[in-house]
Amino acid sequence: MSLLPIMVRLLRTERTLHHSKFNYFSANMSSSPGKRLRVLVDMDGVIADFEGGFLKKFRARYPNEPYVTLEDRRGFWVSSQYGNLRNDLCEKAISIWESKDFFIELEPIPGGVQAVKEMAKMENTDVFICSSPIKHYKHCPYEKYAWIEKHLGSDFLELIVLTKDKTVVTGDILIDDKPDIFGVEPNPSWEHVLFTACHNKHVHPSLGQRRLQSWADDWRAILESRRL
Ligand SMILES: Cc1cn([C@H]2C[C@H](OP(=O)(O)O)[C@@H](CO)O2)c(=O)[nH]c1=O
Ligand SMILES: [Mg+2]
Repeated sequence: MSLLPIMVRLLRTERTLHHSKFNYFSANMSSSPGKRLRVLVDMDGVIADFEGGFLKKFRARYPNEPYVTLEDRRGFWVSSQYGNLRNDLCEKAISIWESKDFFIELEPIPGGVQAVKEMAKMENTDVFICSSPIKHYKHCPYEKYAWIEKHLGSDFLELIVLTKDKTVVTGDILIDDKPDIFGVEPNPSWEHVLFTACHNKHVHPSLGQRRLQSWADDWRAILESRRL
């Protein structure tokens, strides 16, 4: 068994502790009630229902093919699980999110839009939508912008960060449903709070990793804990 993932997690936990200590002292020294917070909110699987949208369109387009229920979803990549079911289903799965209107037609995840709007209105709080586009760029980036405008309003068009590598974006918190987020920056500034989704609910959190079970969960408490 490789020790590398364990060491990376230990380093991240140490970093989180270091940050909270640092923030505690700087908050005390300035006698301010808390520091300004930058929250990065992921899109698919956090505010837009990628998994539900995928399953609905896969079943409509391939009514005679086997599929994976949301209950049985395991692993972040949908195409991997479909490919394991039967080789050619991997390509069929990919054809769904590469199609026009896939991303724009995703339903909002319950409570997500409301929470993000509320967060953005909080004092001393900056919110950005931080999302990765797929490489097939014909529809996805445009539709991600259109989705944000449709559900969050045009003001939020200023607050979108599209990047394949979220480790290069600075922030205090990244709320994201992908369990492992790596990139060129080995020590991202944010704490990754894992948003629970059908594909990650059986995943054991890495050491010290916090979860947001849904938008009904206490996201305000998580934000405030990073402000100290
Ligand atoms: C292929 C694939 C993409 N996605 C999402 C994640 C990224 O969006 P986001 O970063 O907003 O969660 C986007 C491109 O990979 O599509 C999944 O959630 N599951 C998948 O299987
Ligand atoms: Mg996501």
